[in-house]
Amino acid sequence: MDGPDESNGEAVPDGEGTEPETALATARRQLERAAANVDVDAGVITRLRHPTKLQQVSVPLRRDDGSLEVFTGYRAQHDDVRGPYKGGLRYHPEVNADECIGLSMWMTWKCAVMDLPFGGGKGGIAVDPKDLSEDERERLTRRFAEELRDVVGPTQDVPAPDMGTGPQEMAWFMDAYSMQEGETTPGVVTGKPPVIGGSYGREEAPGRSVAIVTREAIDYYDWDIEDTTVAVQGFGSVGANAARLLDDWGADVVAVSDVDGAIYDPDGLDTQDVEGHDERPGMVSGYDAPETLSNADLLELDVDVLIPAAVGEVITTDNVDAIQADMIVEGANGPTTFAADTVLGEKGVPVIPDVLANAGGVTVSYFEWLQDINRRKWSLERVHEELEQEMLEAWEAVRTQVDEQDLTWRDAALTVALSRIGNAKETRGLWP
Ligand SMILES: NC(=O)C1=CN([C@@H]2O[C@H](COP(=O)(O)OP(=O)(O)OC[C@H]3O[C@@H](n4cnc5c(N)ncnc54)[C@H](OP(=O)(O)O)[C@@H]3O)[C@@H](O)[C@H]2O)C=CC1
Ligand SMILES: O=C(O)CCC(=O)C(=O)O
Repeated sequence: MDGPDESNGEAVPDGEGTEPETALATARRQLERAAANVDVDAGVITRLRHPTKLQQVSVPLRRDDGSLEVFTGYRAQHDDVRGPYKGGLRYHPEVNADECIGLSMWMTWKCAVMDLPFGGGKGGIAVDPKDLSEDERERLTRRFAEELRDVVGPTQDVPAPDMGTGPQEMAWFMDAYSMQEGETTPGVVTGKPPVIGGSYGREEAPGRSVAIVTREAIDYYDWDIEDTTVAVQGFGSVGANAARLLDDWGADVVAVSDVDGAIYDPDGLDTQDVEGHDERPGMVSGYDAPETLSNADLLELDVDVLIPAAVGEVITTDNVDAIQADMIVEGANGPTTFAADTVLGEKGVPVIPDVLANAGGVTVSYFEWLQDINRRKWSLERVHEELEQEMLEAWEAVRTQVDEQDLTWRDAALTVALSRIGNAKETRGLWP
């Protein structure tokens, strides 16, 4: 069904202090703040507060014990003026319509910051994948693909992995969609295993871009990476890859975490030795490290760079005053609420936003989509080179706005995105 009024409408209040710190509320307030810096028609900004479409589906699952359970799935399609909707599918108990809409708005900005020919989408199922067997995950994913068949497609909406999903889910999704279409359609999703049209380097790409952007920011502020301490919350696709690359490049990664807690070594952890979420979920907190901490304590460590790379809304008004990091690089989507972001801005703590920092994922997804529709395969070296190039170009576009307009990194990134989106709408003549 199409979206309920409370999601497509104005249910999110704008009043200071009374607003829930949800992904949608945060995305809308970020949009309004950034809109003041760009010469874009006010009607376009009003339109961008809402998704084009919200699909909600029931996903029945026959459990291994024979019982039937029905889960709720969503796909929010925010804006496609620059190209097909693009964005991940998340399996997490807290997935809901508003979260998907907020995340899909960030995908629109992310694709525009990277100048990719895509718009923004996001979806998922409200389920804890750890409660499912592999067979159950396969049946759930195949059924989800069947339910979404009319709204996805290589030129319409191209899903990808997000939290709780990975290459295997994308493989099942692609297979189920292809069976319905009667032809193998690798371009319907990205983040697949390379053997069926996935791109080399996609899995580590968001973590790689987090590391590249952190390296550029360290350079921008005239720090030395060899003297930089880093704490990373979440050790999955994004967190583990970012931590290991920064470790390789000389930084001291002193703390990493999984859902159960953090490990800490003030002299720097050997991040290659710590098993990540994909290798063995839940193993980080079981690692033999000098000290253990809670996830809350990790966020408040006195480090140079804090990289929240797990769930959203972890830096809030409740803990922002206790944050000691000199810089925050957002590996997760939406880890900082609007109110906390404002406090950090007032304190002069740079926050390198998600829509730039973790954009390596969707950028290599774009490379994968190009490889699929052209039936070509790129080498890992080529993927790394082109990703580095794309990240440096996006960094430069955002940095220019920071320096020329004296903006925060987030406002600068959104300014770049909104001018490109506004321009595209004006040029196409698609007025709201
Ligand atoms: N995958 C992708 O392509 C991209 C993902 N992102 C964003 O990055 C973030 C992480 O995604 P991804 O790395 O894919 O996810 P994964 O599922 O691969 O890993 C998530 C990690 O976070 C930990 N975690 C889960 N819940 C919590 C919690 N409440 N507190 C602390 N740690 C927790 C998990 O621990 P455990 O192992 O114990 O479960 C795991 O280490 C999300 O915000 C996602 O939207 C952004 C761009 C691209
Ligand atoms: O690779 C993609 O298409 C999207 C990845 C994603 O969901 C994200 O960047 O948040």
